Amino acid sequence: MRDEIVRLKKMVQALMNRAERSTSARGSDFSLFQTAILLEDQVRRRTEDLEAALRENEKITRVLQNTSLQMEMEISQRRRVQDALFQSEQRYRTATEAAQDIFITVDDDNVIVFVNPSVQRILGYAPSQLIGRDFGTLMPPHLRTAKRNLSWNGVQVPCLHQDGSEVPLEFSFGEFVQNGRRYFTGIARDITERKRAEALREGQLRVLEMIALDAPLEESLASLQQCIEAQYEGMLSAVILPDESARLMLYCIAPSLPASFREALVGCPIGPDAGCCGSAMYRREPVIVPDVMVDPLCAGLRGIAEANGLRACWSHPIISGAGKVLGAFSVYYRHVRMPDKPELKLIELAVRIAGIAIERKQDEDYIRHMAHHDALTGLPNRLLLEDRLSQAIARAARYHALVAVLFVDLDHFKHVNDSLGHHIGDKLLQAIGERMQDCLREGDSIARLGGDEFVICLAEVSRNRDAAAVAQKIQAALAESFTVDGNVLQVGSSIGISLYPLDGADAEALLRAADAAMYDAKAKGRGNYQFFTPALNIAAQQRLTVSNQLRQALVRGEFVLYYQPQVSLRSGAIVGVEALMRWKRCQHGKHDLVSPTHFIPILEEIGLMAEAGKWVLREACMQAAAWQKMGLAPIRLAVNLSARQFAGDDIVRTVIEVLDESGLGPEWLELEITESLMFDDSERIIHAMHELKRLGVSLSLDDFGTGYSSLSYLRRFPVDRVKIDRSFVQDLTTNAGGADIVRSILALSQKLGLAAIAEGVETEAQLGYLRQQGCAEIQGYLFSPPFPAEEMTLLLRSDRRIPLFSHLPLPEHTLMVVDDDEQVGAALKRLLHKEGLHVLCASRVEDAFELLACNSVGVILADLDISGDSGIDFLARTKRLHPDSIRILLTGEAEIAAVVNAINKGAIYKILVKPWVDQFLVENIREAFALYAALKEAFVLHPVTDYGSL
Ligand SMILES: Nc1nc2c(ncn2[C@@H]2O[C@H](COP(=O)(O)O[C@H]3[C@@H](O)[C@H](n4cnc5c(=O)[nH]c(N)nc54)O[C@@H]3COP(=O)(O)O)[C@@H](O)[C@H]2O)c(=O)[nH]1
Repeated sequence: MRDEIVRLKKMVQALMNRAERSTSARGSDFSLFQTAILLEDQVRRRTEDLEAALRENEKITRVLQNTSLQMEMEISQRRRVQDALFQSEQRYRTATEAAQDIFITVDDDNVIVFVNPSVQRILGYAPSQLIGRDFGTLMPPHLRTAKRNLSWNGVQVPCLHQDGSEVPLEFSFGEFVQNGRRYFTGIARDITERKRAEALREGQLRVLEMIALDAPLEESLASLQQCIEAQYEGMLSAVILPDESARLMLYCIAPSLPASFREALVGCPIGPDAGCCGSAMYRREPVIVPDVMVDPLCAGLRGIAEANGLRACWSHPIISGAGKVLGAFSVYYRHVRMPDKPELKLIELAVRIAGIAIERKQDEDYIRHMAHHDALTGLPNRLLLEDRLSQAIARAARYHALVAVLFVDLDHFKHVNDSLGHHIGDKLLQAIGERMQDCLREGDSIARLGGDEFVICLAEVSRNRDAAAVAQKIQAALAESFTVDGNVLQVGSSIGISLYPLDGADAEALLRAADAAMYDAKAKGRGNYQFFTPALNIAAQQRLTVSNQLRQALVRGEFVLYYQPQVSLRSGAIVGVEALMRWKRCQHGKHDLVSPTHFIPILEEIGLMAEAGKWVLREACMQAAAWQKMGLAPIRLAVNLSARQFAGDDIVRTVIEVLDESGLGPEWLELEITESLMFDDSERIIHAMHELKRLGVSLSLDDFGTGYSSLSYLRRFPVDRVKIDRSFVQDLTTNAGGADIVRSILALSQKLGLAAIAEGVETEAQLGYLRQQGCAEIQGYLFSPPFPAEEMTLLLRSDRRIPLFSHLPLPEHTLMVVDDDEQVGAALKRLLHKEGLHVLCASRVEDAFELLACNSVGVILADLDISGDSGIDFLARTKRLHPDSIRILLTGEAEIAAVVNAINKGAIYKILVKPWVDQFLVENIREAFALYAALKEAFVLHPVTDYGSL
């Protein structure tokens, strides 16, 4: 159009130009001009029209352009949408075709309009078989309804497989409207696995709950098997438990297996080739037999398996956390089969749970057993005994019968533990338990209450004589020696007897009464039995009262310390004190002083000894430091330590604290420990002892010689001093045995470089003898009894000393005459005095020993008859007490055999006859002294040490 206008304009212009040219050439051509004007007008109008048209055209073109642009945009958008739709459809199709779940679309008449191919895998139908059919086709009959609103979200429905089986599906639908119609489209997921896993989890929880609630093992295992079997069609299972020796199958828990098969398994061997289950337990690894009919391993059970239609068997051992084979979990199928992976996993789970159940049961059985039995002997404990006793009482009450309770306590059993160690003691207790059990009848019970205490309950006794007869039988059986690890041991026993209904109406009362009777038996010298009497109740009550009082005593500060001096026989001065505990008991408004022998065992029994011991240590160290501060010469402080202080407490820390607190130098503290301590946990004790020594504290071994002291432990334990027990010191001057021990201890301590102190020295004779034997220190009533701190302070201040022996004549010049005829003594005294000898005379044997202990005597002259005593016996005893002495028998007549015997035993050096010839007698006496001097010299040069067995 624009081009047209331009063309018209050009045409008009050309006309105008021609008109102008013609005008100029010919003057004027009006018509032409007019034509031109017209034309111009025309052209103008036309141009205007054209311009208007052009404008219109442009407008239209613009509109058209816009429209086409819009259309292009719309087209490309639609194309994009179509592409997207196509892709989405493609995706949807691919997704639905590849999906594991069922994709399904149903119209609002419940007609299936679409379903993906998964439906075939899940429900057995091809999609074409379902499209167009009612949705209810998939439902089991009871869930079919005419029409349903399928706004389902996570609804689980047991749908029907084409083969009629049920498949649990979970549906979730969405709704949409198309062409005015409502559709439901959604997913149906096969939740068979989930359901199975849920069932397994629930089953597992149920079994674990049963285990936790102590359900019988068989029930827990059966429930486990039921849960496992539910996971796989056709699976059957069994749990097999071995016997104690793990050689035979003892139980078969398999509710779903035929009884005949179960029974056939019981008693089958466990071994390398013993069928599937037996070899799995033996080899401790799973054994898989896909076909029992061909596997040689199952040859033994093939017949019974075939008879019961079992074909495959896989067995897994059940092994405890500690590695013990607890049983086997076996799976059976009625067809040849190998397990798949999930199945193996399932069996592993079953094995684990079965293991928990069995182990728990065994633990429980063990705990139950332990709760009712003594761990060492396996005998019933107090709890079970009380139960049995109560039953026996109930029976006896019905039939008006008697029940007897025998409380058996072994005499001095502690010595066995102390001397030979706990392992021997333990074995001995076991043997004792067995031996006593052999003495009893069926229906009687024996229990160990702990330590060396046993109780026997005789359920059927008609007279108390029957109980006495059993007590005698027990004592006789125990009196026979026991051999434990090569040690021949003898055991005595004290037995207390109580009877129902005479001594108590219930188990507790009867036990209490028998216990009291046992204490009575002990008090009456041990090794006997005693019946309960009401008076004994009082004693038992007293023991209980004392225990309660002692608990109060610590709190109320009723304990006090006494101190007993320890004296040097070299200087005569006090070189130490031993702190000894006393209990200032307040009873009925009065105070009495109780000896530690009465309350220390009770303190130990009630567990207060460690606390009390700590108090003693602190109090004694404070006192010793106070004495030093008063300006008294520092002396050693000996403090007794009980075994409990070593056992439970950190004794080293306590000692450091106490020394620190009191300011006492460690070199002044000596801790006294008893031999028995050394047998308990000795390595730990030796370590503590070394620690104490490192602190600078010294150690002494108390009551030395009373246990089964041996050289080896004296060497192992870092002690500085041995304390000779007062039982040896007591009859030292007259008892050859005690004297032997004292001499051996002194020689031994000298040899080992240990100091020695004798305790319980009460007489001059004991002191003299100890001095003669080279004992360096003594402690005893002879010098001083224990005193409270104030009196001990006075004694220390007084500087009292024991007289020294230096004033006494030497043994080389001392002779003793023992003759009940005092004239004989006097005559000899006169005769020998002239020879420069110091002559002692005694008319009685006891006086002779006393003199011998207090004096050093070289030669002894004894009459054959001394106040009814035999001179030969006297000299024989003297030989053991004073072996260095030269012993001569003075006799008028002698029975030759006795004299020969005495000479042969070395008791007599010579026999001199009465009446004697002075010169002859003097010569013989001189000879005897010469021999004494020669022997003494020889002994000094070549000491003979025979420690014997201490
Ligand atoms: N663990 C602790 N044991 C302690 C403590 N205090 C004392 N004991 C021990 O108790 C036992 C009896 O002690 P006790 O009645 O004090 O007897 C001591 C002395 O009094 C007594 N003794 C001393 N001299 C003589 C004597 O000449 N004759 C005689 N018949 N007895 C005498 O000996 C006991 C000293 O014993 P020991 O300690 O063995 O040296 C006794 O075993 C004490 O050890 C304590 O605090 N803790």
